Amino acid sequence: MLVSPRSHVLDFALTVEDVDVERSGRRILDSVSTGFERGRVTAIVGPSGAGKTTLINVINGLVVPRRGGVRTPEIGALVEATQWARLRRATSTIFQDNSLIGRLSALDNVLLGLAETRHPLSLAPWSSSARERAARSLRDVRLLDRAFERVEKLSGGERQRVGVARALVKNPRVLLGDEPFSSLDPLLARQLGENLRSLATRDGVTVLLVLHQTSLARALADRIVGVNAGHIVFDGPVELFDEETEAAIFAGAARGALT
Ligand SMILES: Nc1ncnc2c1ncn2[C@@H]1O[C@H](COP(=O)(O)OP(=O)(O)OP(=O)(O)O)[C@@H](O)[C@H]1O
Repeated sequence: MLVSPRSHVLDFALTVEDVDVERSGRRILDSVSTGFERGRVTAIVGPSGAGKTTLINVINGLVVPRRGGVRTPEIGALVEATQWARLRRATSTIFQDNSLIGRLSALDNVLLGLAETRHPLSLAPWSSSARERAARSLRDVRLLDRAFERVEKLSGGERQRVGVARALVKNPRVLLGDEPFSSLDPLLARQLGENLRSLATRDGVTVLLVLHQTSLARALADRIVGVNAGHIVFDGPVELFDEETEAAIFAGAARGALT
C-alpha cells in the first residue's frame, strides 16, 4: 500500500484495525486498517463492489467483522453495546438508499434525525426548537420550499438532499456519507459537498465520504483512501492522488501496483 509519511502522526478520531469481513463465505474486506482525522474530510474511492459500503457499515456498527474492529481515543476498542451506542450518538450516516419514510413529509423525515433526543415511544409533537432545527437543515440543502411535501413525491436528488439534511440535523461529530451526492447535478453536489467540508474545517467534524466521482473527491477531500477487492490499496493526502494513482486504484492491477 502507498501510505503517506504523514499518516503515522495524524490525530485520528477513529481507527479501523485489521478488519476482515466475510459474507456468504466470501472475503469482502481483508486486513483493512486505516484511520480518520478530526476536522478533515477523507474520501473513500474504488471500483464498484470493492467494499466501500461495507467499510462504512463496519464503522457505524451495522456489519460485524470476523476479525479486527473499530477504536476511538475517547472510548477505546468498541466491544460492548454501550460503547457502540456512545459512538452512534455522535455519528450520522447518509445511506446510499437514503432510508427515508415515503409517506412522511420532508420535515418529518429530517426530525427523525433527532429521534435520540426524546423517548422512542413519545407521541408528543416535536418542540418548536426541534422543528426550527429541522427547517434550518432543509434550508441548508436548498429544500425548505418542499418541507411539507411527502417524500414519495420528491425526485431522487431531492430525496437524497432530505437524507443529507436528516444526517446534519443532529450536529454529528462524525459524519459518514455513502455516495451522498450520486443523484445530484455537479453544481449542487459541489455546493453541498462544500457544506460538509466546512463542517470539518469550521466545526472539527470527522467526515468520511464514499464518492464515486473522483473529481469531487479531489475537490473536497484532504485525504484519499483507495479500496480495491477488499484491500486498501492507497492511503494518502489528496495531493498524491494523481491520475496514475487513480487508474491503478480502479484497475484490477491496483493491488500489485500500490501494495
Ligand atoms: N449481504 C451481503 N451478502 C453477500 N455479499 C455481500 C453482501 N453485501 C455486500 N456483499 C458483497 O460485498 C462486496 C462489496 O460490497 P460493497 O457494497 O461494500 O461494495 P461497494 O464498493 O460499496 O460497491 P458500490 O460502489 O457498487 O456501491 C460486493 O461484491 C457485494 O456483492
